[in-house]
Amino acid sequence: MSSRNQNRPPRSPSAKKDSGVGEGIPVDKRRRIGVGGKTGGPANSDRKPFGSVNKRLDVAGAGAAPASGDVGSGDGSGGSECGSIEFTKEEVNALISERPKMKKFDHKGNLEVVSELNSRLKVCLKWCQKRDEGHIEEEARLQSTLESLEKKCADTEAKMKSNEETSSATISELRRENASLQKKLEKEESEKVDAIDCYRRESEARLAAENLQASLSRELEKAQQDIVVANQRAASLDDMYKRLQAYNLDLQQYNSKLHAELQTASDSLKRVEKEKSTIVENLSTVRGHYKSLQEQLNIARAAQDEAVKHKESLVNEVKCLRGELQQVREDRDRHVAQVQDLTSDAVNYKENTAKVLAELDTLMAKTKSLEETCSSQREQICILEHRLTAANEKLKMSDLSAAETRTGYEEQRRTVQELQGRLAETEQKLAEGEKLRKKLHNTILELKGNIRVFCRVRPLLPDDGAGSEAPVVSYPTSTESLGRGIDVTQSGQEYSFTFDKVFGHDTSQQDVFVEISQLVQSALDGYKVCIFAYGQTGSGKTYTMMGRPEAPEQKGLIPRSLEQIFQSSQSLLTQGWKFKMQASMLEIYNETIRDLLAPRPSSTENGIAGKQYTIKHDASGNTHVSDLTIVDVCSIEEISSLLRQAAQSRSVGKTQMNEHSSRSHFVFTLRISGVNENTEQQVQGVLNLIDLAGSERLSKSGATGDRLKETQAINKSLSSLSDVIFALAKKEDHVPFRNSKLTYLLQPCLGGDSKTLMFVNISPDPSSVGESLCSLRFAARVNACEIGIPRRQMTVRPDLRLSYG
Ligand SMILES: Nc1ncnc2c1ncn2[C@@H]1O[C@H](COP(=O)(O)OP(=O)(O)OP(=O)(O)O)[C@@H](O)[C@H]1O
Repeated sequence: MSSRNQNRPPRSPSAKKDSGVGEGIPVDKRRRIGVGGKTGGPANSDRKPFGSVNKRLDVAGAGAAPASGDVGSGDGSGGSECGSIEFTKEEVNALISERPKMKKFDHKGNLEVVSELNSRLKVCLKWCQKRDEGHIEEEARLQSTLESLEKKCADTEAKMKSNEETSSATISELRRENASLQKKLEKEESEKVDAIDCYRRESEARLAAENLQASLSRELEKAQQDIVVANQRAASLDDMYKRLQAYNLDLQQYNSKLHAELQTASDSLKRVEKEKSTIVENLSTVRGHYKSLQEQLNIARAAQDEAVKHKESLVNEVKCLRGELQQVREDRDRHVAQVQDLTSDAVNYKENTAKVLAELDTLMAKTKSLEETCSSQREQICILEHRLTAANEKLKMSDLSAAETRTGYEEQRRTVQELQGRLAETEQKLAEGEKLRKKLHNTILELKGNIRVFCRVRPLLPDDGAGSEAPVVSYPTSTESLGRGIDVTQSGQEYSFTFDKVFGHDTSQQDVFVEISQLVQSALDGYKVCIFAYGQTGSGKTYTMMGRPEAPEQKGLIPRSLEQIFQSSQSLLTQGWKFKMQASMLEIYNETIRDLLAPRPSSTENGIAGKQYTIKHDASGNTHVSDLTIVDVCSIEEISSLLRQAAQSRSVGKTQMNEHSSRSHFVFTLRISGVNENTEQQVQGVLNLIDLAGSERLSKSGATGDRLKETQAINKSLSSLSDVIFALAKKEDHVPFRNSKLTYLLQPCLGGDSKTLMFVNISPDPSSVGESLCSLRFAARVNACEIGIPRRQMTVRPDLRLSYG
């Protein structure tokens, strides 16, 4: 059983002295090893790089010297101090690399020096945080300005582009329209020219036809006149023929008369001859008479020959006339035929002319309509030309405005470039500040201790059998123990414990998270972080780690840490950081690993058939579980759904095994790989969040149902677990239950370079005060171990490596 003094904060110089002298461990060696190899401090440790800080702290120290353990709670004063103090980079580096000069046996002095360094580092950190905030604000402001300018630029550009596009579309449309209209116009013009040509040709043809018609009419008239002449001639020839016939008749009558006369003359001759005879006598007379008569006859004969000749010439003439008549008739017939042809030609011409006239009319109508179309198209062209001029003017205007916008854009681009330059500068400063912050943050965490122990007391629950009994848990109010101490009363005896932080029953989940948020941040900075809850069954481990998912304000550390990780990773995006997160969740129950993210809940004792779930540690101290489902996560929603899936898998397990959750260890692992695109810096962080079993025994002695035995068994189980944690934290060679899966899993968290936070959860229920005391004692052991003040009963080996500087 520990006394109050035995569990005091392990910062006591006398205790250190004990450790140094009693256990034979040189303090210098511990310091050398504990700061993670940072041994090369400044040669002159008397150097005071921050006179003002020191002075300030000295003054403060004169009034009320801050306790060495107030590091975590002294934030309020630090803020006002750093407001008036400025640091240079060299000063900060000097401060970080400064190693307090320890005097071998002056532990008190050493503690003061360390406290003083711690205070100065706090002031410096505050200053850095303030600078960081300033940088972040500046960056955010610049970023927002840049974004608004970029947005404005993009808007203007888009507007300009759309204007340009609209204008060019309108112009090209108008050009197309114009071209098509030009084509149409050209076509119409050519059609019109064709039509005019056609019309001209038609007119010429009509004129020619009219001329032809006129000439034909003339010819017709001439032919008709010829016909009339020919008819007249025919009539005259008929008359002549008639007359010649009458003359012929006359001549025939004359011939017959001449014949009759010749007959009479012959008769007369006969009578004459008779008379000759008679007259022979009168011959001489008669002969004379005869002679005269002969002469008369010869004359008559000559007259007859002449008449015959005349008759023959007349006959010939008649023949000629007949031939002429025939010819005239033929001529007439030919002329008639010609006239008929000409008439039919004239009719054809008339028809053709009518057709041509009709065609001409249609052509005229067509021409008229074409002219109308032409004039309307001309009007349209005029309108289009007007529109084109308007569009051209518009284009000119938009060109002008585009030019203006371009100049504005150029100006804005210059401003943006300027801002980008400033942003890059600020980003660089920010990156440097971030580096510094990480370094300081890590230094502070190291100073606080790489393994820290927080105690949390849950409130009394209705099921707790408190009744009228006096409360078993109380909190000391002394300055030294305020917020860090806890007193537990058992059977009238009070036991005091001190931890890095004690959260009372009324502490909210948010208050608890505020205390661990810096540690969670370290995981993003590339460190291995492990937070686990330890304590008896029902003490509030699951509440602390997971909380009540249904009530947002009662969310536990796991969802809150993950939210912070995602929020921070998002805000670090602006500094060029890109993070990849991988989550896995497992449960260890009775030395069996169950993959809580496996597609189907495990049905066999060893998980899904064929899966071994072997735990391995690699050279860089990372733990890997073979066959375990690892899920890439990008958002808190994905993580939440995975947590729900895990809870469901656990509840499935719960139905299969009695008291399952209180006997199973729940391990949540988030691997964080970060790379900075600007600085090519890389980080590999791990965040392990573990809810340890409250009653599982690593020794595997089963529960009996007997209250006393049960309590003993739980205590034994807690003790076993505590032994494991203690041995791992001390980096002992001999670790109990070394082959246990949990031991193996916890090894890098506690024994490696991980920053570990242990929650010891206790219940204020009087009926379980023994178990609470047991938990607190074991936790105090771990706390003491980390701080490097081993208790008397603890075996500390000479090669013990402690992380306390
Ligand atoms: N700080 C708290 N405020 C309110 N209720 C709490 C608090 N801590 C624990 N509880 C409640 O106490 C009960 C037991 O808590 P919880 O299940 O977290 O214990 P546990 O340590 O995880 O138990 P086990 O080891 O059996 O799993 C739960 O009903 C829980 O809601």
